[in-house]
This record gives sequence, structure tokens and C-alpha cells, in this order.
Amino acid sequence: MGDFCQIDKQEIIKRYKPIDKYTHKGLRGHALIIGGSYGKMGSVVLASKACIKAGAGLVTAYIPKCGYDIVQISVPEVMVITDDYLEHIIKIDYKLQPQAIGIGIGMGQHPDTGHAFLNFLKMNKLPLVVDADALNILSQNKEWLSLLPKKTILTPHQKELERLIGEWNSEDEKLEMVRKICIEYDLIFVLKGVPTIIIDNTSTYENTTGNQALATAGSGDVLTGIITSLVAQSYKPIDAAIIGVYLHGLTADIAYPDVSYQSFIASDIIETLGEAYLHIIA
Ligand SMILES: NC(=O)C1=CN([C@@H]2O[C@H](COP(=O)(O)OP(=O)(O)OC[C@H]3O[C@@H](n4cnc5c(N)ncnc54)[C@H](OP(=O)(O)O)[C@@H]3O)[C@@H](O)[C@H]2O)[C@@H](O)CC1
Ligand SMILES: Nc1ncnc2c1ncn2[C@@H]1O[C@H](COP(=O)(O)OP(=O)(O)O)[C@@H](O)[C@H]1O
Ligand SMILES: [Mg+2]
Repeated sequence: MGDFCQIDKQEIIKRYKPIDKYTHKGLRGHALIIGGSYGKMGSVVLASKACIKAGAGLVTAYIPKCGYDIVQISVPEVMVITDDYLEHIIKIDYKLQPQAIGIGIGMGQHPDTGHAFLNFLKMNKLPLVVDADALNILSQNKEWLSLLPKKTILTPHQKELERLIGEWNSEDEKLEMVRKICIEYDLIFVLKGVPTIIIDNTSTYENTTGNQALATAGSGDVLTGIITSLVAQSYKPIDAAIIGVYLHGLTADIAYPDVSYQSFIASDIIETLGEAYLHIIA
């Protein structure tokens, strides 16, 4: 059944890379976040802000035109490239060479967006994090899984996973179904839940941080930003997933005593990321 590992502080310390004194933003990785659609631009604001706050040197958001002012005003640190179309993405076209790409948040499932996603998958060779509507589009086109680069990180919640692999009768059956896909396409799955479990071929990692304060809109979009940031910072995909999930949950554990479960929102995850980092290096 392969090895099982609990993600605790020791596992993070083994993987965490200190920041060199003489670094500069060009060495801290450039991440590209692709997503957004009319009414769901907040997901890209959250993911791209989380991405730069998790330590990427540069972050660019690729979004439909409707989101231009929203993202530029909400997160001045993040650069923006817009699709020609107003309300959703119909063509994914950019000149930059990022070190990691996070795709799908708030993207919607319009057929034109699906077509743009297919063309992107056909040409992309860069490390990838796939979430939300990109997962939902993959669920409707399962043959596209073979176009994903090796060690692509998929981050489904329960319903997104069900759409992708079908229904299961037990947790064990679910994990076996996921392992089969991981091995077939050499992928990494972050099964968001309570607890979040990461599957990398036959290895299984169980996160030990987080609480019900995370059950709030946008918290998965933030996780996508964090993991994409860590991949852009040259962490191996599996280490980016492990550290990302741990930090994400740790913010809720740190914040809960001050803000209760109800009043913790996705933006608070981003605001607490610095404290979470200090917890792991202290
Ligand atoms: N501010 C923004 O711009 C935001 C934008 N967002 C963007 O919206 C898009 C849609 O993403 P989404 O996750 O909200 O919708 P969807 O994929 O239909 O799944 C929701 C349904 O699944 C079910 N469900 C069962 N278990 C579940 C679980 N553990 N966690 C979650 N759901 C679970 C449950 O259905 P039920 O089980 O009740 O039938 C529930 O109704 C996506 O692109 C995302 O990035 C959001 O991030 C929010 C903030
Ligand atoms: N009760 C809970 N306890 C711990 N973590 C939770 C709980 N509910 C949700 N989460 C976490 O919150 C995030 C929700 O992701 P997702 O549903 O994709 O959010 P969204 O799409 O709204 O951004 C996941 O990381 C999940 O593990
Ligand atoms: Mg989500």
C-alpha cells in the first residue's frame, strides 16, 4: 500500500528552504495564475495575493478583461495580462516564462474556456497546479489527463473529486481510485477535506493542521495560490503540496482563538501566512 506519513512540523522543517540574504525577486520565482470570470474575479484576487504573500518573487494573473481594474486595484503587487474577451477566458496566450502555473479558480466552464484550456494543455510543459473549474472541465474530458505534465498537482474538494473519478463506497476505495490515476498519469492529488490527504503514487500524506474555520468561500483558491507560489520557488511539487497544505491549515489554527470559526474568511488565511511561516522556522 506504500508509505504513510503524517505532515507535522518535523516534516515541514525537513523540506523548508531558508531565504538567501543576497536573493532578489528574479530568483524568488515567477508564478502565473490563470482564471477568473464575470462575478468570480475574487478567486483570482485571493489566489494571486496568496501567491505573492507565500513568497513568490513575481506573480502575474491571466484573466478576462472584466477583471483588469479589479485585480490591479485589489493587489497592486500582482501584474495582469487580459484575454481579449470581457466575461471569461477564450484564449490563453502570454509571452512570459513562469516557473509555475495555477489554473482554474473562478474560471467558469463556458465551452470557449474549455477550448482555451485544451489548447493551453497541448502547449504547456511548465509545472502546473489544477483546481476548481479546470478540474470540472477535465472531468468532462478525462482523456485530457494525459496532457498534464508529470507531477501536476490537482486540488479537488470532495465534489470535484467525485466528478473526476466517480462515486466511491468507502474512504479506502476512494484512495485506491486516486492512487490508480496518480500512477497512470504520474500526478499528485491534494484531496481537500478533514483532514486533507495528499496522494503521490503509492505515498500518502495526512495533514495535521486546520480546522472548520477554513470552511469558507475562497479558502481553496487561497491554497492554490500558496502551492503555486511554492512550486515557483523551486520546491519539488510534492514538497510544495505538503508545505502548502500545512501552512494553509496552520493559519486557521493560529487565528481561531482570536476570530472564532465563523468570522475567519479566506483573506484572513493570507493575512496570517507570515505568522504561519514564523511558526515553522521558530
Ligand atoms: N469569491 C470568489 O470569486 C469565489 C469563487 N469560487 C469559484 O467558484 C467556482 C465553483 O467552486 P465551488 O466549489 O464553490 O462550486 P462547486 O464546484 O459546484 O462545488 C460546490 C458544491 O459541491 C458540493 N460539495 C460537497 N462537498 C464539498 C466540499 N467539501 N467542499 C465544497 N463543496 C462541496 C456542494 O454541493 P452538494 O453536496 O450540496 O450537492 C457544493 O454546493 C470555482 O471556480 C471556484 O474557484 C469559489 O472558490 C468561492 C469564492
Ligand atoms: N471543516 C473543515 N476543516 C478543515 N478544513 C476545511 C474544512 N472545510 C473546508 N476546509 C478546507 O478549506 C478548503 C476549501 O476548499 P474549496 O472548497 O476549494 O474552497 P473554495 O473553492 O471556496 O476556495 C480546503 O482546503 C479544505 O480542506
Ligand atoms: Mg475550490
